[in-house]
Amino acid sequence: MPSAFPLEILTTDQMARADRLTIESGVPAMSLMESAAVAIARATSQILQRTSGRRVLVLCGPGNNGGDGFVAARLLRAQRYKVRVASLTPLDQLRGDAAQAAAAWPCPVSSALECSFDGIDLAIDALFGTGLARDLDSNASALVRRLNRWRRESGQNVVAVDIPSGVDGTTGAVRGAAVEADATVTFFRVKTGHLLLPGRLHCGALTCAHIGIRPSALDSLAVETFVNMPQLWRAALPLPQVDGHKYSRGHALVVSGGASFTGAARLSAAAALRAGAGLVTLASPIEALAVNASALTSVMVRPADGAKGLAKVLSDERKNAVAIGPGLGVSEESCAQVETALAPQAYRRAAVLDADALSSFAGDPERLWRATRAAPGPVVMTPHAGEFARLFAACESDCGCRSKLDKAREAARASGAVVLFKGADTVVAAPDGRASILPYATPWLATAGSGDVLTGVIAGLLAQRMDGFLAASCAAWMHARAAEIFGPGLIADDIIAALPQVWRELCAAQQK
Ligand SMILES: NC(=O)C1=CN([C@@H]2O[C@H](COP(=O)(O)OP(=O)(O)OC[C@H]3O[C@@H](n4cnc5c(N)ncnc54)[C@H](O)[C@@H]3O)[C@@H](O)[C@H]2O)[C@H](O)CC1
Ligand SMILES: [K+]
Repeated sequence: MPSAFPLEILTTDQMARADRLTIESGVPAMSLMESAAVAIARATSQILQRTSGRRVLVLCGPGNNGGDGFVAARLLRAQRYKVRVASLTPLDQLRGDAAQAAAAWPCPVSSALECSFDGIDLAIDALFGTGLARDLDSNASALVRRLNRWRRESGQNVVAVDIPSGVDGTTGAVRGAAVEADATVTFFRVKTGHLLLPGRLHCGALTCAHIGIRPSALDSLAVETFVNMPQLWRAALPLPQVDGHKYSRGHALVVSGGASFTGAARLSAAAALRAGAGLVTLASPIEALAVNASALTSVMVRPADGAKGLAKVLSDERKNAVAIGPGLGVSEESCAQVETALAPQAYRRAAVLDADALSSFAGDPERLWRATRAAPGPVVMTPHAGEFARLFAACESDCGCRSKLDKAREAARASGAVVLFKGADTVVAAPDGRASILPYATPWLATAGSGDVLTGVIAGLLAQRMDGFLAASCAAWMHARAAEIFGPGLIADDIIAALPQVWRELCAAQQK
């Protein structure tokens, strides 16, 4: 689970503004480029020391990304590496700092279009960075494909400068073709395109280097997107107090499905307890009461048939968080139960809606937004891609939404709820604009019940009165960390079983 990044995530426009502000403050652009090149050269030599390589090919593009490449080439040559440089464009077409960097390179420069990779131990991709503005043209695409093929066939490493060329630094989209890197060194802050798919899959090991841009450059950027890691929500983490008791840790209610669909809600209920809720009750249809009661110990069970039965159980204001959806079934009755769970109350009740609680409204999302907006506490929705497409079709098609992050933000704005958009690049977006991206995912989480467990962890944190956005972000991180601890072969129950270890790590970090 990477945690070596600063918290803030920038778009490429925000990065360009941070660069500009720094240069306007008197820091020469060339010194930023030199610092960037030092970081590239350091990452490159660390790999070469590991592979005992000496021969480097630097592929330079037409802008300052290429400029970084020329400076890195000069630094590596000074360290006695055998360095060749190939340029995508004739040197007389370079401008500004890139031209200056190229001029300081004392050796011949070949054309990247014909350059050979023979006898190379490592290639540096300095073709395009934050300035990528359109799909790569045929020449650049051919070069990228040649580079990727060489890397696969030779087993040698590629180091990307700032962003793997061809990846859109803001959306993570591949613009025609994109370099497959073993390591990517970015500068100042990670960009959204480094963490969103498919961009993340092109980065390899991502590191972020300080190049002389002061954190104060962030002040005017209104950053609202953050790396989902403990630094984001640690201060809001609910930890039991010595003078506390189970009621002070909240009471989560999980709504069960019918007799043949009870496992999902039981997974959520167990996860809510492991997430720290003081008490958890399963609201069970009478037909499933025996099934649920016989399978549960620390989770209490109460009969609740349909919306009326749920309303009765929820009349107890101590139940301050409700989870509904897992195993519920797609039906009008489910819509009515969701509306009951979100009904305005004289007291704060948080809610997490998952699976069928979302799909039941596919034909009328506005009906759900009316309920989420009227809810008496924070609401978290946890759609996977299919549920998102069914429920948020307008956000999917909205031309303003360029990325998964944009879509999640638009969905949060439309619904007034926190949207945890699941996937290998889980994004959490709040109606107030905050968003987080989880920088990690394990394919082993693709197992039945994994989402039910996540729903339960969110409910458990909401029951402890955690802010909706921070609870959803924290739950996504804990869920992924638990999966990483257990490792290959995990099933949903193992995620729950690994949560105590996640808590131990978080508590240990708190005591430092
Ligand atoms: N002071 C700074 O800004 C620093 C920048 N650093 C590095 O510079 C790049 C950003 O450089 P920039 O010149 O803005 O753009 P790129 O080099 O990423 O792109 C090259 C250039 O190419 C044109 N272009 C855009 N898209 C295409 C395309 N599909 N095909 C052909 N040409 C294209 C466009 O004109 C671009 O300007 C940043 O990533 C850093 O690596 C320093 O590291 C720090 C200081
Ligand atoms: K690059």
